[in-house]
Amino acid sequence: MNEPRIFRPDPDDPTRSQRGLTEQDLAAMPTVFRSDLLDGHVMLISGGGSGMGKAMAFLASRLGATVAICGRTAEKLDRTRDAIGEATGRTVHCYTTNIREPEAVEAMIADFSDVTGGIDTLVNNAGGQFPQDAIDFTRKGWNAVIDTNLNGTWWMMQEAARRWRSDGRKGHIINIVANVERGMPQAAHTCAARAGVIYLSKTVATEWAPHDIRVNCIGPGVIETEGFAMYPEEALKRFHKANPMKARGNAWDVAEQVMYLASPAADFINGDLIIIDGGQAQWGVVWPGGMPDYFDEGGAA
Ligand SMILES: CCCCCCC/C=C/C(=O)SCCNC(=O)CCNC(=O)[C@H](O)C(C)(C)COP(=O)(O)OP(=O)(O)OC[C@H]1O[C@@H](n2cnc3c(N)ncnc32)[C@H](O)[C@@H]1OP(=O)(O)O
Ligand SMILES: NC(=O)C1=CN([C@@H]2O[C@H](COP(=O)(O)OP(=O)(O)OC[C@H]3O[C@@H](n4cnc5c(N)ncnc54)[C@H](OP(=O)(O)O)[C@@H]3O)[C@@H](O)[C@H]2O)C=CC1
Repeated sequence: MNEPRIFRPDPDDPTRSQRGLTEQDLAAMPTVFRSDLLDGHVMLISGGGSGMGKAMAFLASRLGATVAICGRTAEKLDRTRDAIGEATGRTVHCYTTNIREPEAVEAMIADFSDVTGGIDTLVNNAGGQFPQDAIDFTRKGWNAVIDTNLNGTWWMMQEAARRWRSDGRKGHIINIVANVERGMPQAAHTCAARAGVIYLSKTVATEWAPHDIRVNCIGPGVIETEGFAMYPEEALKRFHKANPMKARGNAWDVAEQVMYLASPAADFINGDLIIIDGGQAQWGVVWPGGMPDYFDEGGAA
């Protein structure tokens, strides 16, 4: 048990071309959980066709859950479904759904609830942003990030909660956000959206408790996934230095936390934010564009 996890990216090789875990990795990664932990459990994962969402879909399926994944790109979803089917023999449901479209979200949640008898855990993982100085954001760019990360997550939360309320069924929401406590230069749009999700979650965790609905957030630090393709090489060379462990996390680190929250072991956790960042919140910062020139004055750079 004291062996370091495999696939922890090598800090001496921060620019390696492979980003994230392969399907072979996800099929074989060791897990601390017993193989029937989520038998009978129904989980909907947005953004499940790549990165962390894909790792969650693999692990939940390996632990016995019935899983649906959604995203905008059918090919990614189908590929993930096929790979999980091959690895586990389980059927993953795919929805080509843009979470920014509330009617599409409503239809997806109704369909998956009808097909399975009801969702137990909704994981709002879909999202993203692009690095840019806030002063240069276009209106369209700002709206794209807010609409995806804040509005899209909210449509999913509200629709799931409405369905649970009308079915008289308990439910659990896990929102994947980011580590935004100190802000993140070049990511003001996503920081605004993620802070919105965190405080939405804390608020409805109270409002919805009488319906037996719990709401929690996970704030990942730097987690190596396909999503890193968005960032320039120069930024990637620095990412692993943004925490005292000088390491990038991997998608399995987040997937296992999601499974823990979905399990009965976490039944009394509500309204919380769990940070998985190797200590970045204590010491370190992601600054994709590098330290601005004005830090040179006084030798701080
Ligand atoms: C930012 C630093 C944070 C560092 C954190 C480090 C660790 C975190 C890593 C991750 O989060 S990795 C996961 C990343 N994955 C993604 O981001 C993938 C999903 N992302 C997206 O789908 C998009 O980026 C989006 C922002 C959600 C937008 O989706 P949409 O499909 O609507 O956008 P577009 O049509 O492509 O663009 C709309 C609009 O946005 C502006 N814009 C887009 N990209 C850039 C860019 N690279 N630079 C500047 N502006 C950009 C632009 O105004 C676009 O309009 P048009 O110009 O295309 O008309
Ligand atoms: N990797 C990291 O270090 C960190 C990541 N995060 C966040 O964690 C989440 C997962 O990221 P990661 O796995 O790294 O990156 P990925 O880019 O691999 O995953 C993002 C997923 O979201 C889906 N998605 C994006 N927009 C929409 C939309 N409008 N509707 C439906 N699906 C959508 C994408 O699929 P498609 O494009 O096909 O729709 C994709 O599968 C994201 O929210 C990310 O911002 C937070 C902190 C750090």
